[in-house]
Amino acid sequence: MPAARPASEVRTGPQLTRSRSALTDVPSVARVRESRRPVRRTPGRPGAMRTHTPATVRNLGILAHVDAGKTTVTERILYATGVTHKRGEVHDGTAVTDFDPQERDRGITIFAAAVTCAWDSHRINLIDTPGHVDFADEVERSLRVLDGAVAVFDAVAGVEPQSESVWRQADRHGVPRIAFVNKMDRAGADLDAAVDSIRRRLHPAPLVVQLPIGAEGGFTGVVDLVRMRALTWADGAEAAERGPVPEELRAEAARRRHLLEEAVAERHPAALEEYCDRGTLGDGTLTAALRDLTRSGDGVVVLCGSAYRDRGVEPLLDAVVAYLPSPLDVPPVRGTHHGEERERAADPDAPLAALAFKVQATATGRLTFLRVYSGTMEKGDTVWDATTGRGERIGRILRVRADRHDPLERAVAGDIVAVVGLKGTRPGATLCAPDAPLVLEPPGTAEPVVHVAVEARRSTDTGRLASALARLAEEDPSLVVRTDPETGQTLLSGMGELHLEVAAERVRREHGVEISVGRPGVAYRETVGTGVSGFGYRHVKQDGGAGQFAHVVLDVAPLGPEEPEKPGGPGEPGEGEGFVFVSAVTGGRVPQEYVRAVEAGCREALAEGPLGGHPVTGVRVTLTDGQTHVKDSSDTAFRTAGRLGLRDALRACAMVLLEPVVEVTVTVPEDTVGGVLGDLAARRGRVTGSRTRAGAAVVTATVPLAELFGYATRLRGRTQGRGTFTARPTGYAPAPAPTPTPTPAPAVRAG
Ligand SMILES: Nc1nc2c(ncn2[C@@H]2O[C@H](COP(=O)(O)OP(=O)(O)OP(=O)(O)O)[C@@H](O)[C@H]2O)c(=O)[nH]1
Repeated sequence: MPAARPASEVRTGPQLTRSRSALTDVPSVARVRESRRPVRRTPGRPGAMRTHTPATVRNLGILAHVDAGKTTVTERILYATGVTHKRGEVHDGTAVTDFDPQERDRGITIFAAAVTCAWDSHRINLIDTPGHVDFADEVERSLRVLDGAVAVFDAVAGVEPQSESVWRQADRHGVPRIAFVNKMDRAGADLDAAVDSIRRRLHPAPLVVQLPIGAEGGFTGVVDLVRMRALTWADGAEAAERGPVPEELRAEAARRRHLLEEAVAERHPAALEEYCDRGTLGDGTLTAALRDLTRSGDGVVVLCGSAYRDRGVEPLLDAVVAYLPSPLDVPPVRGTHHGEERERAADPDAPLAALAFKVQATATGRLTFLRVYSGTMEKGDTVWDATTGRGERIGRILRVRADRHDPLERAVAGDIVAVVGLKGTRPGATLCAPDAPLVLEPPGTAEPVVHVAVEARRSTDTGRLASALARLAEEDPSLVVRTDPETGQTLLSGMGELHLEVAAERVRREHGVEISVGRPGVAYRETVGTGVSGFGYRHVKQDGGAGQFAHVVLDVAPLGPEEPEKPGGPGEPGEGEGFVFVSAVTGGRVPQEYVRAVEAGCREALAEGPLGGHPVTGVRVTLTDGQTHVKDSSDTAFRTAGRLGLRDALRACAMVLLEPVVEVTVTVPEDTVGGVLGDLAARRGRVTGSRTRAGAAVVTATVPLAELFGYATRLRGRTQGRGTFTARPTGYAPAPAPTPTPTPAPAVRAG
């Protein structure tokens, strides 16, 4: 579960900045339609795909709430593009992108899978991301390397909490999106209601380009409002049947086309001009305007279909090619070298710059997934890992195509490939040309919020357990392994209960180590309730050699909710954790370099609060006075005074323990809602809303994360397996007294 982000970071769609218009390099919808057929069901052969320039590449992510149908959409895309020859299903464990045994057992996506396919002479590098909130970090890393995304929604549920979270994540990364309202075959499916929820909760300008033909079980196709023709799919048909708009839908289709033209003209100057001149928009203008609005984030094209019944996937692929940007349409990537900013455009002839976004141990070896931003990388090249400061050799370059990999001689700017042979490159690292180094901004990593103690069941396995955990943490930066200083236990921390369960299971299955896992505990924090003023601390050391002298006077206060925090330098404790440091010292009583040393010392003190050694957040420290010694004062002395001074000042403050809190959305049959509400109350949950949807009760509540352990099992029991819930982090809130013990319980559950 990622730490809550400041509201100021959340940007809405219209403010996307990455896109820039490229009216010339994307084929018209007409051309797309005429030429797309040859790739359908074409048997994939190594090297069969033609050489692509960056303009014909789409780096695409599939994003959604858990169970909206991302994996099924991905499977149908792979089938439609001829990568697979059989429709994989999530429920029978045959989905290609859910290749991990645990994904197949659990029926969910855990690891972002990258696969490549071709559509209408374009290469689509596709990433199916996990929908469960525990794997939001995996989504974050994927979003960092994507140029566009398809957001999948359930036509019955509309926008769900996790769809909102991933939408905001995509906003932060400036990733243009199109929306696919899936499951149109389900009872209660309602495109208009789903679009309305997109408008209310995600984006003010959903641009609906299709009209469904038939509803629920009778959903058989769509009217394409751009070309004004019908696409229908007969049961088991390999491809869409095209034809004129059915008579009974003509008036409605014309009305909706008119609404679409109006909405587009309102937002696109060239379209507005044509609309004013002619009172209507030509298909070409409409397509070009939809592409511009998608790329600028000013509109979201909405399509619909039923992935499960293989209806609506080809127009979705057409829309990906027509509207989403190529690597050339996004701004150059930025990096730094020795503090100096550098930019790299998607030019195959520029120096190499690539970002590793995923590391995966496979039977083929350690695969490192790379997004190549600029330059060309050849098999056998030696490249520079600017993050570790080491050279790495590119052993093999692979194009990942479903469950097999095609060898490549080279990868060029704009591409996503996997590489074998990199020894120390971790997710987030930059690989670049040795003579043109730069470090690209790595994807953000959230703070782990849940931990468990793990222990090898056989003492002879202790070493193997340590190396297995180290391997897992290397692949997944949101897993952290450390030793509890008090108990000596090995603690594994992650984003949630499911995240840790999956990690423990991988230790057992992939590394063959039997382990015991303790009860989960949450990561607490501490904050200042009531502060102190004029707290003095004198650091004096005189032991023979040069002495140390520093005197500081500190005011410590809670940080107001509106105060902008001042993030620390990389790797410093307290970074981004709600800490403001101000110097109010006058008359040069403490020179500027010592003030900086005091601030650095204070940051160190934030690592362990007085209540239980938890990180301290939400603190404002003011250095009000101080004293130096002509000979014995130094940076070191003032840093120590800052650290020990704030440590003692915090002990004098009234501190508050904080615990992570999540918002849960529980969907249950209406006859079980009473018991579910009672159970939420017993878990210190605060109900914030309840409604009914298609015969089910949907309850939202904020609940302390510590109370949610085991909730999935309890909910299943209470609702005879019919209840589901999702959770999303909302930040930290005061934990009740008495203070919970932060140290996890000893290992009790056998593995
Ligand atoms: N009726 C219907 N069911 C669908 C459709 N698409 C997917 N499903 C079913 O919905 C369930 C969830 O689908 P997935 O593709 O696993 O959804 P997901 O979003 O990838 O879920 P996670 O991987 O767990 O995040 C599966 O049982 C699918 O068979 C659809 O168009 N219609």
